[in-house]
Amino acid sequence: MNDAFELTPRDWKDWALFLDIDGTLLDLAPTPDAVLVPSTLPAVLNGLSRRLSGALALISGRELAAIERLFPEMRDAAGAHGAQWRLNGRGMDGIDGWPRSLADEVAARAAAIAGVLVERKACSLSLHYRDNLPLADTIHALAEDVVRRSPHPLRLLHGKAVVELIPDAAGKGRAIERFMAEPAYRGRIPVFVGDDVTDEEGFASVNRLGGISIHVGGGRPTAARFHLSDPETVRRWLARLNDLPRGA
Ligand SMILES: O=P(O)(O)OC[C@H]1O[C@H](O[C@H]2O[C@H](CO)[C@@H](O)[C@H](O)[C@H]2O)[C@H](O)[C@@H](O)[C@@H]1O
Ligand SMILES: [Mg+2]
Repeated sequence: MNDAFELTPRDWKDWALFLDIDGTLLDLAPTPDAVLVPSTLPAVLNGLSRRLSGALALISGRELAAIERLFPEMRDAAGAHGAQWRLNGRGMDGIDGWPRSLADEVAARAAAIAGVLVERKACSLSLHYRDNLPLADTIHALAEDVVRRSPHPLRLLHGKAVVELIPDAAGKGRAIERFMAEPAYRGRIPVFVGDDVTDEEGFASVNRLGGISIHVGGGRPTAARFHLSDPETVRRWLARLNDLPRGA
């Protein structure tokens, strides 16, 4: 796969940049709350957003409230794998149909299993088992049971030591496509950087749109056409782009 580090927009009007958070911008940590935002990263993201005239969005499995806590100055984001939206600092319509009472039930059942961390979100749910990796099958079966019984269509995503329940209509590919229809993004080349299996829909979308898909890490098949080795390299690449002359 091609190294993405030397990729540079010919003109700042060319690119729309979509960035995953965990495992891409930020190093993975033992728990969701333990991640650290490197001190120089917010200024780099703000600088790039300005250069791109606002065509930069965070596309994360985290809910919007958590994204805002980590990156308060970022104005565009899709949270919960696209089930939530924020454009130009304002919330937009999300996706309806989150079975709150079923989510309460699965959260209670999972919380009773030693080594599982339940992350409740506005319209999705993550069951983390980083502390007890052999629990993967048990957690998967629990989540499948909820999907079967849900009055609203749901689906499961298998991320890094996590099973996530999201509304069926959500997904990072659709999130990117929705941004690409907005005036600040329209007509640009979508560039999506992500690390996980849950980012594959995003890679497929940008490939379809003639964009640039960049996988962070390695060790598994991916639809991405470019590669960066780890979040530290992603941050160095973004800093390099941000240091380019404004007229690049
Ligand atoms: O789409 P992303 O921005 O990559 O978010 C995916 C999930 O990331 C978080 O969980 C993952 O990162 C944690 C912190 O490093 C780690 O402890 C956990 O094992 C990972 O699965 C986040 O907590 C989830 O809500 C996101 O959906
Ligand atoms: Mg990620």
